[in-house]
Amino acid sequence: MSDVAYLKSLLGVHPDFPKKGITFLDIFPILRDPVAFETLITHLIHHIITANSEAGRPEVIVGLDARGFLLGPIIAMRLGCAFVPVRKGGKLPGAVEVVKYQKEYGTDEFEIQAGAIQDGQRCIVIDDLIATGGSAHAAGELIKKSGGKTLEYVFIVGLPFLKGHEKLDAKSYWMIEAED
Ligand SMILES: O=P(O)(O)OC[C@H]1O[C@H](OP(=O)(O)OP(=O)(O)O)[C@H](O)[C@@H]1O
Ligand SMILES: Nc1ncnc2[nH]cnc12
Repeated sequence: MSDVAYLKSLLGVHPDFPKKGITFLDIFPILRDPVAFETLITHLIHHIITANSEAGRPEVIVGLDARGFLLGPIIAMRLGCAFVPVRKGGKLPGAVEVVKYQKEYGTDEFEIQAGAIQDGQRCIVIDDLIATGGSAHAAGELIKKSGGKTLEYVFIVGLPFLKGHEKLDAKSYWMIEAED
């Protein structure tokens, strides 16, 4: 079995969570298996380095609240990048940029600290999963407002049948493709 097939086999599948009609894909079983978690991080690092070699070295890894925080800081440290969190509304101190957005099962608000990204910095957005793309698109808007440039959006899992990637202003990559 390939590494990606193995990681896919570990995903938890929860029909009708958190709402009827949503099939929730749970990444936590991967994190419970240290070899699988290491494999996941190595795969994502290898992808980010090779896919962005011509755009220039990424400088900032932007992780999305909450599950993007489990991946982002590890990847940032290994790549020698800054880690910047995008948090749900009202959680970050100091001046913030704000964007409201729609996601697969509701509406929400994302914030980033003003000054966390410098003008022209090359950013990679990291999250566990892309569904409708509302969250990732909102993060891209915050990066733009901050003066940064998004090189790529990177996810563990994608639900391509929801076409979320079509909303994004840069290329997107997901290592596991979920079926409808
Ligand atoms: O592509 P979308 O339709 O926007 O959905 C994807 C987002 O939804 C989930 O987060 P959620 O907002 O549920 O927050 P959590 O990580 O705090 O559970 C997931 O971790 C993504 O961030
Ligand atoms: N189907 C899904 N599974 C896990 N997280 C999600 N976030 C949005 N949709 C999701």
